[in-house]
Amino acid sequence: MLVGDSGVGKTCLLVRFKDGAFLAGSFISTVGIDFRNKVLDIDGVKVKLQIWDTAGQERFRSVTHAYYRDAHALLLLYDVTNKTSFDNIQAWLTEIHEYAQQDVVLMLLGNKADATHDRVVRREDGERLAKEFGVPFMETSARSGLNVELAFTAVAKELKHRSTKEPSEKFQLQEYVNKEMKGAGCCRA
Ligand SMILES: Nc1nc2c(ncn2[C@@H]2O[C@H](COP(=O)(O)OP(=O)(O)OP(=O)(O)O)[C@@H](O)[C@H]2O)c(=O)[nH]1
Repeated sequence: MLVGDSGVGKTCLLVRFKDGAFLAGSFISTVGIDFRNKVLDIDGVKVKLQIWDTAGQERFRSVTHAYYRDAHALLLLYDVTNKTSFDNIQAWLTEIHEYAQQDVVLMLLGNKADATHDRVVRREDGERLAKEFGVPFMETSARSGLNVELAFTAVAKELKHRSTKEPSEKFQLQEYVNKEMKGAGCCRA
């Protein structure tokens, strides 16, 4: 499930992942909730992801709350060009702790990493916040495609691992992400 403030790029991230395209042009806010499926090949096993795209607007919050409980994984987004969306992450985490399953897979994404000139949240700030809350982190761009595939693949790997291995053999999500990250504007967390 994709969560985060309105306008951070949740729908664009999902469309980039699903269709490999960027939705340029005017911003159409999601109403309520929407979903798309995508099948990934994870280490030779087909994993079907059902990805729920939530509306970031406050007025749809009660709709979103109802879906948290069934989510196996949450991608929590902020927009690196929007300080408020970053400042709101703590409130999102509180909400997640209140409504989501305790063992939900969670990843923090700083989206719009392509927008160099408009950036107001440094990568280090994202890294610090993620570390503080013990959440894996990376920057993404729905526009350029930076780390989009990686974010979803990492989550799928973690979910597959959980469903097939002993819980004691923990899959190191952040380690995997660090190892796999490449390209401009993204470095190790
Ligand atoms: N530069 C840049 N713009 C982006 C990126 N992702 C999204 N946008 C723009 O940000 C705006 C909002 O994108 P959406 O994907 O609709 O945002 P959302 O989080 O789904 O918003 P809600 O549905 O209201 O919750 C659009 O104008 C997009 O074109 C990105 O990676 N880079």
